[in-house]
Amino acid sequence: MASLVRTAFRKDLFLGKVAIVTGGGTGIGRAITKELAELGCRVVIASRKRETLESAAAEINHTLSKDVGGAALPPLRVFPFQCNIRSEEQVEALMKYAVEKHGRIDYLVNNGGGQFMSPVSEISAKGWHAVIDTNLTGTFYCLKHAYHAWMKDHGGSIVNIIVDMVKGFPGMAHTGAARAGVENLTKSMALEWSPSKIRINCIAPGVIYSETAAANYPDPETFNRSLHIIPARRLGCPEEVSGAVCFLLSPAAAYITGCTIPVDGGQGIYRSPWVIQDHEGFPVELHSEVALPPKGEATEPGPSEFLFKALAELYKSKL
Ligand SMILES: CCC/C=C/C(=O)SCCNC(=O)CCNC(=O)[C@H](O)C(C)(C)COP(=O)([O-])OP(=O)([O-])OC[C@H]1O[C@@H](n2cnc3c(N)ncnc32)[C@H](O)[C@@H]1OP(=O)([O-])[O-]
Ligand SMILES: NC(=O)C1=CN([C@@H]2O[C@H](COP(=O)(O)OP(=O)(O)OC[C@H]3O[C@@H](n4cnc5c(N)ncnc54)[C@H](OP(=O)(O)O)[C@@H]3O)[C@@H](O)[C@H]2O)C=CC1
Repeated sequence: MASLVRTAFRKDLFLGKVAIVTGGGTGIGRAITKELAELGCRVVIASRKRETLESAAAEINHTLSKDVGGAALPPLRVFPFQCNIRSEEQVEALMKYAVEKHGRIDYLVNNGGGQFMSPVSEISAKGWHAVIDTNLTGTFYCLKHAYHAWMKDHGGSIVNIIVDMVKGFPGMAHTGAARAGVENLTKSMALEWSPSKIRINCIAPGVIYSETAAANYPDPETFNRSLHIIPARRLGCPEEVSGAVCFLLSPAAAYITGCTIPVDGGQGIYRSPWVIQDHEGFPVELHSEVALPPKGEATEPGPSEFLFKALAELYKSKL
């Protein structure tokens, strides 16, 4: 059977290499795992749910190409390993497994993570710690132990999956804070680990639909509600993140380290999803004696073509 995995890359790009993908059994991580394995890589997928990992590994192994350019490929290229990245002990065991069973760790993709929606004022201490421990501390454990287990002496390439938190991340502030921490950690690691020939970068996905990602939110329309803030006017798919990850891991990105690539259909340079209701405005304080500019209504603007049409008509009427 021909492979069902689509890729823009040369089929033997990662032949002989070994990758670890956390959260590699679902959504974005699963697409990354599939593409890496299709390109010849052996991939250890690691997360909490053993059954999910095992069935993902079996399904992916079944769909991969069996040979490249006539040369047979190992039929099994995806391997499950149960690991909660919040546990340093379990992360250390993951890295040890990868080196002992697969001989090396060329690539690490810190993809496993997540959060829940809540205004910051309502986040409990336990919920805050769960999100920080998963996304920031869990990533730190993976980085540190991949370094000691293999990359310190042999080099490697790392991609951290974060979120588009450049304008803050209201509604999921805990994850915004954790991922901003990961982005900064990435820059520090890029500098500290450059002598070990380690490159490390981030990918910031926009709104990427998968059934498993959507299942984390009680409202099934959560993802579609973001369409108005995405210039591409469609949601992204996990495979579109995977292509960017493969590029960053590959020799084509040999001179790229410490950077973040958004994969977001332009969302990051466009509008914030956060709507601020009209309100009485900030207190004036120091300048209370100064007359404030007249206050209009804070309406949401319509599409810019209407604005330009209205401006053109106004201009014409004044000629
Ligand atoms: C929308 C487009 C953008 C998409 C972005 C994506 O990332 S999509 C991909 C999205 N994919 C994912 O997000 C996948 C991974 N996500 C997760 O595993 C969870 O979101 C986690 C990170 C909170 C860990 O959870 P866990 O169960 O392992 O942790 P735990 O049992 O230790 O408890 C933690 C504490 O957190 C609190 N709390 C938890 N939920 C809620 C809530 N809904 N409400 C309020 N609070 C909540 C609560 O305090 C709870 O303690 P309690 O009160 O129960 O004693
Ligand atoms: N989908 C989107 O729009 C966006 C997603 N992202 C990020 O991309 C990454 C992948 O998300 P996505 O594929 O969309 O959603 P999923 O919910 O499908 O993936 C989350 C993955 O993380 C794993 N995971 C969660 N907690 C842990 C943990 N403590 N230890 C190990 N693994 C863990 C889960 O596996 P298990 O349950 O087995 O542990 C699961 O495989 C996440 O970090 C997410 O926040 C960022 C921006 C946007």
